[in-house]
Amino acid sequence: MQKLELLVEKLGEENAIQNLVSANSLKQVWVRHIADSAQLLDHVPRETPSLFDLGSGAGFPGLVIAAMRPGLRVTLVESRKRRIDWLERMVSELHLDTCVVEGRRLEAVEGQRVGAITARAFAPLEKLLSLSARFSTKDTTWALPKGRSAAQELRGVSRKWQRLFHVEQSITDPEAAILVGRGVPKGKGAA
Ligand SMILES: C[S@@+](CC[C@H](N)C(=O)[O-])C[C@H]1O[C@@H](n2cnc3c(N)ncnc32)[C@H](O)[C@@H]1O
Repeated sequence: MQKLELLVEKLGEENAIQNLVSANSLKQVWVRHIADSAQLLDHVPRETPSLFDLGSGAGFPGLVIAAMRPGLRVTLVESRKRRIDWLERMVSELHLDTCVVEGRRLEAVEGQRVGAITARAFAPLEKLLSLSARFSTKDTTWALPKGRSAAQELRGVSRKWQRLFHVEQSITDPEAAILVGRGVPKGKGAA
């Protein structure tokens, strides 16, 4: 909780310098950003060794996940310089010892097997899956908050991907949902 409180305090300060989150959402920061991120952990098995958060931006959900599950190796993938600097500062100030920042485009990140993948407001589902399939194996868990468009986006991808996912209700927004999945279609990714 101390780490999350510090994150909230620092986010308020940094948002006056760079536009990390909307000013409106900052008024309800605990629900809109902290709890919204934390709820993803309900879908990530305890024994998961590593997690990639794609397009971490202000650090959601990645920083919250790293603060709440010490021991999980969390990689925050972010391409924008000022956001990379912010994320690196937070990793250091919150003492997130098993969290690292990959400060580059996801397309340039070296292929590797990842236990779980999260991404909030990163890319449309089809693009997200095609960019990140190479990090997944049959054991990879996906937890993708997708707002109101979740079910519709899932219907828009090929059946081989649809089969891996189901829709979970968000606990922070009655109109939002999370796409939760496991695995990777045969012939794709590292598996
Ligand atoms: C809309 S923001 C969402 C940030 C955060 N996940 C959140 O929900 O608050 C999307 C972020 O993804 C980053 N991004 C977009 N495309 C990327 C790519 N190909 N590789 C790495 N980061 C990317 C952007 O720089 C931006 O910070």
